[in-house]
Amino acid sequence: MTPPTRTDWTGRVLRLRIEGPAQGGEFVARHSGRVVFCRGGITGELAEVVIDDDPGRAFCRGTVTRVLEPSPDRVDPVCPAAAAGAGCCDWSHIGPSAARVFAGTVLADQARRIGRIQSVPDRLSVEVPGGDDATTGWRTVARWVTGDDGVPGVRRSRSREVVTHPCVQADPRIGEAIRAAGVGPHREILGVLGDDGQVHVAHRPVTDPVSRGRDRRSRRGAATRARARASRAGRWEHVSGAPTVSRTVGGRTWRLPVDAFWQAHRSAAAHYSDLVRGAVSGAPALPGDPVVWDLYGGAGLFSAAVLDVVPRARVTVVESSRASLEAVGSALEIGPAVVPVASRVEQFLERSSGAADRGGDPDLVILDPPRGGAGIEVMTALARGTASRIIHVGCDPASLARDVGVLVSAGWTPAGIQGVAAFPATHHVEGLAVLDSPRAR
Ligand SMILES: C[S@@+](CC[C@H](N)C(=O)[O-])C[C@H]1O[C@@H](n2cnc3c(N)ncnc32)[C@H](O)[C@@H]1O
Repeated sequence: MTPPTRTDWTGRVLRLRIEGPAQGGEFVARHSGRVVFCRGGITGELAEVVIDDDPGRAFCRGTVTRVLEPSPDRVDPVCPAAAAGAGCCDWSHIGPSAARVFAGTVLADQARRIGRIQSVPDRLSVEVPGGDDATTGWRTVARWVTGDDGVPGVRRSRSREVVTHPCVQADPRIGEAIRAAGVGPHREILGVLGDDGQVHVAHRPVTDPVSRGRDRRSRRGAATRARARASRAGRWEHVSGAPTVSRTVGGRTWRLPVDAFWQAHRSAAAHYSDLVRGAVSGAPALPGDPVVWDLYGGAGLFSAAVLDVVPRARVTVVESSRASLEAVGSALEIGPAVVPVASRVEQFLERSSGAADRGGDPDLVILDPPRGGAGIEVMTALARGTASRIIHVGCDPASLARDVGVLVSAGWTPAGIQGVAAFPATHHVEGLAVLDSPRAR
């Protein structure tokens, strides 16, 4: 018997009417009963799309190469690196207010379909952090690379090739300092701007070699590959700026190693702290001395926000990076009120069943996991053990929705969900979801 031929539209140019935004930044279109995920389109446009990735299933992927009927929301791309094919500013062609509407639509769609929150409107509100609506120069943490020629730049979309056109996300002082550092070929470079105006540059060998070829490996394996790379990576060689980076929020100053996590947008840390303070104040039936877990807590940014609202709280900061955890004590007094725990959250929860050592199960949990979210097992444990409120900060609408869905299925009540435009000119959006325990009713 002849095997059925696989559909493969690769290389075909289709004329398509672009529909709504999809999770991941592409826009949906349809052709001959198949979905085409289009990069570089905007809702309502008629465009020519070249198909460049066809797995042969009910969908394929393409890139807009010519716009026949442009959207009024289309703008000249602000980013030369994006125009040259870099993967970062993938919504650089969309006006900022329209981009926030699209991000809010994706957030709402994921919250409804995956998060099982039926009450969400068609689009959730996405606010600019701290009223700071700059589309360029907002990034205070930049990771660049060099190729054979030693010229620093950012990676091409879905490739390990280097684009050396200027990246407009980073504060220009970071680019200047990186170029001045002249780190040589095949380096991974970290440029960080502290709140005191000092720029810190560190570098190490690239562990994922830069090549001319397209990288067609699946996104699903990206987190695993990133972890493997991190474990292979050498130590950062610090070449400019003081050894620690200064960050100030709400009157407290943190001193962090250059590779410790901090929110990349210059106004994000303060803005999220405000949101967390608001969510802590509204937590139902919260005792005056609550047990609080700040999971994936970094250097304790949100622990500080909790203590501002509930000074007698007993906070445990759980964080896997020792570099971040060591910085907790630079801003908060370590003692009975603040206990840093160096652990992966999964292992902390295994050890903490009952949690007698930390005053019992938590009243309040704040979690801010990396892009992949906390996962079903972590969320199931938190749903079971948390008495009052869970505040989930997540930078991927789908994984945030999956995590929230675990709580909703366990009878938790959504008290609010909103977005923050913390990654301008990209499809990325930070979401903050607040849910209340059935035990607190
Ligand atoms: C998005 S950051 C949030 C940090 C902090 N909440 C802040 O705003 O500064 C996520 C943090 O989780 C840490 N992390 C990643 N996976 C982890 C895990 N499985 N367990 C504990 N911490 C983890 C990372 O090192 C990183 O500091």
